[in-house]
Amino acid sequence: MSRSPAPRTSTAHAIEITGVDRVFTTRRNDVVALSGIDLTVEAGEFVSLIGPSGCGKSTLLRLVADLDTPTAGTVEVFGKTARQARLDQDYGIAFQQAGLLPWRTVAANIELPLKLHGVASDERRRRCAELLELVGLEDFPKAYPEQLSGGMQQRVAIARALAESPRLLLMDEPFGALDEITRERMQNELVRICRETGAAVLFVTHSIPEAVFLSDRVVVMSPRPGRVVDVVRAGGDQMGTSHDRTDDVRDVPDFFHTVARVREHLHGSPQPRGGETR
Ligand SMILES: Nc1ncnc2c1ncn2[C@@H]1O[C@H](COP(=O)(O)OP(=O)(O)OP(=O)(O)O)[C@@H](O)[C@H]1O
Repeated sequence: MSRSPAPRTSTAHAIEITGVDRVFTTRRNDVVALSGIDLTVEAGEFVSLIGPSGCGKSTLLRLVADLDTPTAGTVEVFGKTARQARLDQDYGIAFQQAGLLPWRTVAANIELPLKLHGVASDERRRRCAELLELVGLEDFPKAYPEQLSGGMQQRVAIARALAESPRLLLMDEPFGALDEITRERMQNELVRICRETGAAVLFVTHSIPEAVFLSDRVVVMSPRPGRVVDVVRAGGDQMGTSHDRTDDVRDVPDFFHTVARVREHLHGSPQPRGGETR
Protein backbone atom coordinates (compact mmCIF):
# COMPACT_ATOMS: atom_id res chain seq x y z
CA MET A 1 0.00 0.00 0.00
CA SER A 2 1.55 3.35 -0.97
CA ARG A 3 1.53 5.95 1.74
CA SER A 4 0.94 9.67 1.51
CA PRO A 5 3.40 11.84 3.36
CA ALA A 6 2.46 12.71 6.93
CA PRO A 7 -0.44 15.16 6.76
CA ARG A 8 1.47 18.27 7.72
CA THR A 9 1.22 21.35 5.55
CA SER A 10 3.03 23.96 7.62
CA THR A 11 5.01 24.29 10.82
CA ALA A 12 2.37 26.43 12.59
CA HIS A 13 0.08 24.56 14.96
CA ALA A 14 -3.53 24.56 13.80
CA ILE A 15 -4.66 24.59 17.43
CA GLU A 16 -2.72 25.07 20.64
CA ILE A 17 -4.66 24.68 23.88
CA THR A 18 -2.65 25.37 27.03
CA GLY A 19 -3.78 24.90 30.64
CA VAL A 20 -7.45 25.38 29.83
CA ASP A 21 -10.14 25.21 32.52
CA ARG A 22 -13.82 25.95 31.97
CA VAL A 23 -16.00 26.28 35.04
CA PHE A 24 -19.71 27.01 34.61
CA THR A 25 -21.20 28.86 37.55
CA THR A 26 -24.83 27.93 38.03
CA ARG A 27 -27.24 28.97 40.81
CA ARG A 28 -26.78 25.63 42.54
CA ASN A 29 -23.04 25.01 42.13
CA ASP A 30 -19.94 25.33 40.01
CA VAL A 31 -19.58 22.77 37.22
CA VAL A 32 -15.94 22.09 36.32
CA ALA A 33 -16.48 21.11 32.69
CA LEU A 34 -12.77 21.15 31.75
CA SER A 35 -9.64 21.07 33.88
CA GLY A 36 -6.01 21.52 32.85
CA ILE A 37 -6.44 20.74 29.16
CA ASP A 38 -3.26 20.82 27.06
CA LEU A 39 -3.66 19.81 23.43
CA THR A 40 -1.97 20.64 20.16
CA VAL A 41 -3.34 19.88 16.70
CA GLU A 42 -0.83 20.23 13.88
CA ALA A 43 -1.67 21.74 10.51
CA GLY A 44 -3.25 19.02 8.35
CA GLU A 45 -3.66 16.64 11.29
CA PHE A 46 -6.91 14.83 12.16
CA VAL A 47 -7.56 14.64 15.91
CA SER A 48 -10.67 13.15 17.54
CA LEU A 49 -12.06 13.81 21.00
CA ILE A 50 -13.80 10.86 22.58
CA GLY A 51 -15.23 10.37 26.08
CA PRO A 52 -18.40 9.72 28.04
CA SER A 53 -21.35 12.08 27.85
CA GLY A 54 -20.67 15.29 29.78
CA CYS A 55 -16.84 15.07 29.69
CA GLY A 56 -16.59 18.44 27.97
CA LYS A 57 -15.95 17.53 24.32
CA SER A 58 -18.41 20.07 22.93
CA THR A 59 -17.27 22.67 25.44
CA LEU A 60 -13.68 22.26 24.22
CA LEU A 61 -14.75 22.59 20.58
CA ARG A 62 -16.80 25.69 21.42
CA LEU A 63 -13.73 27.28 23.05
CA VAL A 64 -11.70 26.71 19.89
CA ALA A 65 -14.56 28.15 17.80
CA ASP A 66 -14.71 31.23 20.08
CA LEU A 67 -18.33 30.45 20.93
CA ASP A 68 -17.27 30.44 24.61
CA THR A 69 -14.21 31.60 26.58
CA PRO A 70 -12.01 29.61 29.00
CA THR A 71 -12.02 30.34 32.73
CA ALA A 72 -8.24 29.85 32.68
CA GLY A 73 -5.58 29.07 30.09
CA THR A 74 -5.24 29.98 26.42
CA VAL A 75 -6.55 28.77 23.06
CA GLU A 76 -4.63 29.67 19.91
CA VAL A 77 -5.66 28.89 16.33
CA PHE A 78 -2.86 29.18 13.76
CA GLY A 79 -0.95 31.26 16.31
CA LYS A 80 -3.80 33.75 16.77
CA THR A 81 -6.38 34.20 19.49
CA ALA A 82 -9.54 32.15 18.91
CA ARG A 83 -11.39 35.42 18.38
CA GLN A 84 -8.99 36.64 15.70
CA ALA A 85 -9.14 33.25 13.95
CA ARG A 86 -12.94 33.49 13.92
CA LEU A 87 -12.79 36.99 12.47
CA ASP A 88 -10.32 35.76 9.83
CA GLN A 89 -12.60 32.77 9.01
CA ASP A 90 -9.74 30.37 9.60
CA TYR A 91 -12.06 27.45 10.27
CA GLY A 92 -15.33 25.89 9.15
CA ILE A 93 -17.81 24.30 11.53
CA ALA A 94 -20.12 21.28 11.06
CA PHE A 95 -22.40 19.95 13.79
CA GLN A 96 -24.61 16.88 14.24
CA GLN A 97 -27.66 18.63 12.84
CA ALA A 98 -26.76 19.75 9.34
CA GLY A 99 -28.36 23.11 10.17
CA LEU A 100 -29.33 23.95 6.61
CA LEU A 101 -31.82 26.70 5.84
CA PRO A 102 -34.89 24.82 4.54
CA TRP A 103 -36.09 27.66 2.31
CA ARG A 104 -32.78 27.85 0.45
CA THR A 105 -31.58 25.47 -2.26
CA VAL A 106 -28.46 23.34 -1.81
CA ALA A 107 -26.43 25.85 -3.83
CA ALA A 108 -27.81 28.82 -1.88
CA ASN A 109 -26.98 27.12 1.42
CA ILE A 110 -23.41 26.42 0.32
CA GLU A 111 -22.96 29.94 -1.02
CA LEU A 112 -24.36 31.61 2.11
CA PRO A 113 -21.07 32.22 3.98
CA LEU A 114 -19.53 33.58 0.78
CA LYS A 115 -22.51 35.88 0.26
CA LEU A 116 -22.35 37.10 3.86
CA HIS A 117 -18.71 38.00 3.29
CA GLY A 118 -19.40 39.94 0.10
CA VAL A 119 -18.03 37.49 -2.49
CA ALA A 120 -19.31 38.40 -5.99
CA SER A 121 -21.99 36.14 -7.48
CA ASP A 122 -19.81 34.78 -10.35
CA GLU A 123 -17.12 33.74 -7.92
CA ARG A 124 -19.74 32.26 -5.57
CA ARG A 125 -21.17 30.13 -8.36
CA ARG A 126 -17.72 28.95 -9.41
CA ARG A 127 -16.77 27.98 -5.86
CA CYS A 128 -20.15 26.32 -5.28
CA ALA A 129 -19.72 24.13 -8.39
CA GLU A 130 -16.28 23.11 -7.12
CA LEU A 131 -17.66 22.22 -3.67
CA LEU A 132 -20.64 20.31 -5.06
CA GLU A 133 -18.20 18.16 -7.01
CA LEU A 134 -15.99 17.70 -3.94
CA VAL A 135 -18.89 16.30 -1.90
CA GLY A 136 -20.45 14.39 -4.82
CA LEU A 137 -23.63 16.45 -5.11
CA GLU A 138 -23.10 18.03 -8.52
CA ASP A 139 -26.59 16.89 -9.64
CA PHE A 140 -28.39 18.58 -6.75
CA PRO A 141 -27.67 22.33 -6.73
CA LYS A 142 -31.35 23.22 -7.09
CA ALA A 143 -32.72 20.69 -4.60
CA TYR A 144 -34.10 21.81 -1.23
CA PRO A 145 -32.78 20.21 1.98
CA GLU A 146 -36.03 18.30 2.65
CA GLN A 147 -35.61 16.53 -0.71
CA LEU A 148 -32.25 15.07 0.40
CA SER A 149 -31.33 12.13 2.62
CA GLY A 150 -29.61 12.74 5.98
CA GLY A 151 -26.21 11.85 4.52
CA MET A 152 -26.71 14.20 1.58
CA GLN A 153 -27.74 17.01 3.92
CA GLN A 154 -24.63 16.42 5.99
CA ARG A 155 -22.52 16.59 2.80
CA VAL A 156 -24.11 19.97 2.02
CA ALA A 157 -23.19 21.12 5.54
CA ILE A 158 -19.60 19.98 5.01
CA ALA A 159 -19.46 21.76 1.64
CA ARG A 160 -20.72 24.92 3.34
CA ALA A 161 -18.09 24.56 6.09
CA LEU A 162 -15.43 24.28 3.36
CA ALA A 163 -16.74 27.23 1.32
CA GLU A 164 -14.04 29.63 2.41
CA SER A 165 -11.23 27.06 2.09
CA PRO A 166 -10.54 26.90 5.82
CA ARG A 167 -7.33 25.27 7.01
CA LEU A 168 -9.26 23.81 9.93
CA LEU A 169 -12.60 22.06 10.36
CA LEU A 170 -14.34 21.81 13.74
CA MET A 171 -16.83 18.95 13.68
CA ASP A 172 -19.16 17.96 16.54
CA GLU A 173 -20.62 14.50 15.89
CA PRO A 174 -21.38 15.37 12.26
CA PHE A 175 -22.37 11.77 11.45
CA GLY A 176 -24.10 10.97 14.75
CA ALA A 177 -27.59 10.94 13.28
CA LEU A 178 -26.77 8.74 10.27
CA ASP A 179 -27.27 5.00 9.81
CA GLU A 180 -24.15 2.82 9.95
CA ILE A 181 -23.76 2.31 6.18
CA THR A 182 -24.17 6.01 5.37
CA ARG A 183 -21.88 6.84 8.25
CA GLU A 184 -19.03 4.71 6.91
CA ARG A 185 -19.52 6.17 3.46
CA MET A 186 -19.36 9.69 4.91
CA GLN A 187 -16.19 8.79 6.81
CA ASN A 188 -14.59 7.69 3.53
CA GLU A 189 -15.71 10.96 1.92
CA LEU A 190 -14.24 12.97 4.77
CA VAL A 191 -10.88 11.18 4.41
CA ARG A 192 -10.83 12.10 0.72
CA ILE A 193 -11.88 15.71 1.36
CA CYS A 194 -9.15 16.16 3.98
CA ARG A 195 -6.58 14.62 1.63
CA GLU A 196 -7.63 16.99 -1.16
CA THR A 197 -7.90 20.15 0.97
CA GLY A 198 -5.14 19.49 3.53
CA ALA A 199 -7.41 20.81 6.27
CA ALA A 200 -6.75 19.92 9.91
CA VAL A 201 -9.77 18.55 11.79
CA LEU A 202 -10.83 18.54 15.44
CA PHE A 203 -13.63 15.97 15.53
CA VAL A 204 -16.00 15.03 18.37
CA THR A 205 -17.51 11.54 18.32
CA HIS A 206 -18.96 8.85 20.58
CA SER A 207 -17.85 6.08 18.23
CA ILE A 208 -14.47 4.45 18.93
CA PRO A 209 -14.15 2.82 15.45
CA GLU A 210 -15.06 6.14 13.81
CA ALA A 211 -12.43 8.00 15.84
CA VAL A 212 -9.74 5.40 15.05
CA PHE A 213 -10.61 5.17 11.35
CA LEU A 214 -10.49 8.94 10.79
CA SER A 215 -7.73 10.12 13.09
CA ASP A 216 -4.00 10.51 13.40
CA ARG A 217 -4.53 10.78 17.16
CA VAL A 218 -7.48 10.00 19.42
CA VAL A 219 -7.78 12.10 22.59
CA VAL A 220 -9.54 10.16 25.37
CA MET A 221 -11.31 12.32 27.97
CA SER A 222 -12.75 11.61 31.43
CA PRO A 223 -15.83 13.29 32.92
CA ARG A 224 -16.19 15.71 35.86
CA PRO A 225 -13.86 17.36 35.64
CA GLY A 226 -13.17 16.86 31.94
CA ARG A 227 -9.51 15.96 31.54
CA VAL A 228 -7.33 14.35 28.89
CA VAL A 229 -6.83 10.75 30.10
CA ASP A 230 -4.63 9.71 27.21
CA VAL A 231 -3.76 10.34 23.59
CA VAL A 232 -3.71 7.23 21.38
CA ARG A 233 -1.91 7.40 18.06
CA ALA A 234 -3.70 5.73 15.12
CA GLY A 235 -1.17 4.97 12.43
CA GLY A 236 1.67 2.60 11.61
CA ASP A 237 2.40 0.50 8.54
CA GLN A 238 -1.05 -1.03 8.22
CA MET A 239 -3.08 2.13 8.83
CA GLY A 240 -0.86 4.89 7.42
CA THR A 241 -1.83 8.49 8.11
CA SER A 242 -5.38 9.82 8.28
CA HIS A 243 -5.10 10.59 4.56
CA ASP A 244 -4.46 6.92 3.67
CA ARG A 245 -7.60 5.38 5.11
CA THR A 246 -9.67 3.18 2.83
CA ASP A 247 -12.32 0.60 3.69
CA ASP A 248 -9.54 -2.04 3.82
CA VAL A 249 -8.10 -0.34 6.92
CA ARG A 250 -11.25 -1.33 8.85
CA ASP A 251 -10.09 -4.97 8.62
CA VAL A 252 -6.37 -4.76 9.50
CA PRO A 253 -5.09 -5.99 12.89
CA ASP A 254 -3.65 -2.56 13.81
CA PHE A 255 -7.11 -1.05 13.45
CA PHE A 256 -8.58 -3.56 15.93
CA HIS A 257 -5.63 -3.13 18.31
CA THR A 258 -6.03 0.65 18.27
CA VAL A 259 -9.79 0.36 18.86
CA ALA A 260 -9.05 -1.94 21.82
CA ARG A 261 -6.48 0.49 23.21
CA VAL A 262 -8.88 3.44 23.06
CA ARG A 263 -11.59 1.30 24.67
CA GLU A 264 -9.24 0.37 27.53
CA HIS A 265 -8.42 3.99 28.24
CA LEU A 266 -12.07 4.98 27.97
CA HIS A 267 -13.20 2.36 30.44
CA GLY A 268 -10.47 3.16 32.95
CA SER A 269 -7.80 0.51 32.54
CA PRO A 270 -4.93 0.61 35.06
CA GLN A 271 -2.69 2.31 32.47
CA PRO A 272 -0.68 5.27 33.84
CA ARG A 273 -2.04 8.73 33.05
CA GLY A 274 -0.50 11.08 30.50
CA GLY A 275 1.95 10.45 27.68
CA GLU A 276 1.16 9.28 24.21
CA THR A 277 0.66 5.60 23.49
CA ARG A 278 0.75 3.54 20.35
N1 LIG B 1 -23.80 26.62 29.66
C1 LIG B 1 -23.59 25.71 30.61
N2 LIG B 1 -23.95 25.93 31.89
C2 LIG B 1 -23.73 25.01 32.86
N3 LIG B 1 -23.15 23.82 32.63
C3 LIG B 1 -22.79 23.53 31.36
C4 LIG B 1 -22.99 24.45 30.30
N4 LIG B 1 -22.51 23.89 29.15
C5 LIG B 1 -22.05 22.67 29.49
N5 LIG B 1 -22.21 22.46 30.81
C6 LIG B 1 -21.78 21.27 31.57
O1 LIG B 1 -20.43 21.01 31.24
C7 LIG B 1 -20.20 19.61 31.14
C8 LIG B 1 -19.62 19.29 29.77
O2 LIG B 1 -20.65 19.45 28.77
P1 LIG B 1 -20.38 19.13 27.23
O3 LIG B 1 -21.65 19.39 26.49
O4 LIG B 1 -19.17 19.84 26.78
O5 LIG B 1 -20.07 17.58 27.28
P2 LIG B 1 -19.92 16.54 26.07
O6 LIG B 1 -18.75 15.69 26.38
O7 LIG B 1 -19.91 17.26 24.77
O8 LIG B 1 -21.27 15.70 26.23
P3 LIG B 1 -22.09 14.85 25.14
O9 LIG B 1 -21.18 13.74 24.72
O10 LIG B 1 -23.26 14.35 25.90
O11 LIG B 1 -22.45 15.76 24.02
C9 LIG B 1 -21.53 18.93 31.44
O12 LIG B 1 -21.54 18.54 32.80
C10 LIG B 1 -22.55 20.00 31.15
O13 LIG B 1 -23.70 19.82 31.95
